[in-house]
Amino acid sequence: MPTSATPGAARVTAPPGPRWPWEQIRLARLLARVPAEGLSLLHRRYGPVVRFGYPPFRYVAMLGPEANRFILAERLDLFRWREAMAFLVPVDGETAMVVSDGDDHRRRRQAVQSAFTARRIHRHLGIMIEEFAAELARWPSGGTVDALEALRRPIKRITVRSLFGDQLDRADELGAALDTTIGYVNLPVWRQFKIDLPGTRWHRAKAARRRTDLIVNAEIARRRAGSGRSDPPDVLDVLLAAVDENGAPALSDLEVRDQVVSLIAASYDTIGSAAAWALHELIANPAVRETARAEVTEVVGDERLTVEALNRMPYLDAVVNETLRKWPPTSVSTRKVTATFEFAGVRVPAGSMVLYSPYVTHRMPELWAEPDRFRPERWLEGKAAPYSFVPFGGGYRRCIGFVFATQQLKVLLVEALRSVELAAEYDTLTPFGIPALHPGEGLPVRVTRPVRLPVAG
Ligand code: HEM
Repeated sequence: MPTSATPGAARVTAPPGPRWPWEQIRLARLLARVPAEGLSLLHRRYGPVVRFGYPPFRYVAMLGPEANRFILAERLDLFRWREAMAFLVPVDGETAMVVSDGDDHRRRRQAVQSAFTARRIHRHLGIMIEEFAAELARWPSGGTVDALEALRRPIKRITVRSLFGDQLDRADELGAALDTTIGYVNLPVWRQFKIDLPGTRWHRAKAARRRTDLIVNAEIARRRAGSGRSDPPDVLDVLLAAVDENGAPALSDLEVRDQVVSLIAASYDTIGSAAAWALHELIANPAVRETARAEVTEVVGDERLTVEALNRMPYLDAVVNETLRKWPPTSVSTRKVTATFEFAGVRVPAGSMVLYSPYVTHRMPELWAEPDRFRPERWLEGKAAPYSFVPFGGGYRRCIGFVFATQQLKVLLVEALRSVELAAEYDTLTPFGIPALHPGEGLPVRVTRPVRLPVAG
């Protein structure tokens, strides 16, 4: 008996969607280039539930705030992550939280959550300031940089140092190994051939994951032996110290390793993409840029940034929110359906692969006035309607790294606004990519005027 989300619905149908092969081919092309735009098109044409594709790439998209609420909060019992996120296993490992369900997921999430409280994240502020300020100081005055590419370096180092300890040589080594594996899972699924021969991407990805494991395992052994603890404690310290209700270690060493690696992997591309979109919008909207700069000048001026100062910048918060609204890096995510259900008068069969989309929701004109306009002021005028702003998902499985991510974005913007002036070296940007939506050709910018040098340590 299917469970129903629309009691008393008059007629239950199969999900609508493009029927003819040529429609599917045109759609597949668009989805391959700009998946989020493809889904927006489907939403406009077919409504909140749409079926598209051919097996094994057949999906049901559930779009809009009601669908988000259903998937993220109301009916967690109908969906599994493991099968939907299996493509992440080569990077994240078999026991990573993001590929777990049920009791295993609950136990792993509980252990990791204690490392990601706002209080603990605030203690990594010094690392964030140091890395971003150093990177911006490196940008040549009068020269051109690809900001998307350039910002990957400090973000990677901040993430590895905060999560894994302040060992810079290891941070770079770990970062390089992870890049190779992440590069593999970022390929479109239909290009992820698992041919294990020397020279293939899969072979290189597996070798890189083994290198990552060696580095992390060695560090776990060192910490277990009582040396190498960080001050403040990094995420690895917290995970190793986590205990269950009987006082036994909450996670095995293998689970600790998979959580650390998967958390690092979850950070890179998402924060990097959001950072690039934020800089793009500041370049494209001089009035926004100057309002943000005025707030930074008033609250911190030339002083070293503090958490207290960050908390007194509502306009900067609005810029970050507006960036994540217009350009949610996780533009789309998936679930596997465990039991047939009905939603909005449509029957979705067990076994389907369902998609929900922050991007489509964030661009709905009925939820957001002038959705394509970048207007941080909307965040100062009122709150978003429930489940209409979901850049970090929602409900019990909301992104665990959202404070870590937003704090990094704010630190970057403060340091950028007070140390450099940027101009676009591009005409238009094409949003591209899954898992992280980023400017497809990078973000080439001219560094036109150093406002002043960043504040030292
Ligand atoms: C701007 C940056 C980020 C964005 C936009 C983002 C977005 C998301 C979204 C949308 C989800 C839910 C996916 C779903 O419902 O299918 C998620 C989950 C998750 N994110 Fe993030 N994320 C970001 C940064 C981070 C960072 C920095 C970390 C870790 C350090 C992280 C770790 C995770 C984990 C572990 C989950 C799975 C949670 C669970 O399974 O319970 N994310 N993220």
